Amino acid sequence: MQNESEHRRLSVEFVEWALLQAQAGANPEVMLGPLIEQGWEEGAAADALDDAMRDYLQRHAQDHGLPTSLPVPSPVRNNDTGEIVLPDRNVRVLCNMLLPRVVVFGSLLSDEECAAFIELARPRLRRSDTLNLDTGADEPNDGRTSEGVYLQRGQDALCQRVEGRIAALLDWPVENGEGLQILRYGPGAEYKPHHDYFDPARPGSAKTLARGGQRVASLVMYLNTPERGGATVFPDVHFEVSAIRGNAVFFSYDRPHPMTKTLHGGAPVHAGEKWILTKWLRSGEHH
Ligand SMILES: O=C(O)CCC(=O)C(=O)O
Ligand SMILES: [Fe+2]
Repeated sequence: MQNESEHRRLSVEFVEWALLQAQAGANPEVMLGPLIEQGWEEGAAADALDDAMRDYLQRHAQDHGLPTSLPVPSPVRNNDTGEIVLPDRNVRVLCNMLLPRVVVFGSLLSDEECAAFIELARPRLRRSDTLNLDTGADEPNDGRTSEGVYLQRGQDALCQRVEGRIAALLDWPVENGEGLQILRYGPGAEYKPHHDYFDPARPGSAKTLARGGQRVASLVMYLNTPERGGATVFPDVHFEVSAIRGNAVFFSYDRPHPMTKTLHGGAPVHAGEKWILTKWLRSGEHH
């Protein structure tokens, strides 16, 4: 016999209340508790809550002329495994947040892989550019004082291995990934808060959007542990992730809009240097 609760619907008031809880960073148990008390089966309640919140946000977006939601990689569910077993590595889940959608991974890269990426980049570093969304040109930006190098997707065995691992971790096709980027921040360098998606309303976005669609997620992997500073910060929610060698922060944005609360930056390095490897994921095949 089917569980009767699978056919029940959540009231609009309950969904609005649940959204407020999610925005305040509440643990999903806070939302599920009252439903379970009313006799809902836990899995059915979690699914109903997910669906209702997604519907509510989609309707809210349409009513307010916001961009519609795109599918995004979704590496873990709430309160799921603390260790994801991939074909070539076990990766830890250290932290998992719904809004903004952020997951912190432990031990995604080995120390040897981190060192190899740094050695690959060191002789080829150039002052980082940023895409100017008004003109479509890549140019230096005062808010981004790092140096970096872009790698081609699949350019060598190391890139292929790590790209395959990321695709397995995120369940997102390798072809939808941009080439990896390595960045080095020296003492005092930073990347001021920004969004990684391309604002579709700006003229400079069209060219890059035509090559793989919108960016829908970012994975920032730490190649070393700075002596002090260099955290990845999410100012909308006063949250920061420490840069620790081998760990990574994932965040997704299902529409190119600040409502995703994915404003983020690389805070200034106070002592030592900071090296990261970034993978941006597109909605379509990137070429
Ligand atoms: O340096 C960081 O922690 C963030 C880097 C970043 O935002 C990016 O590469 O887009
Ligand atoms: Fe970024």
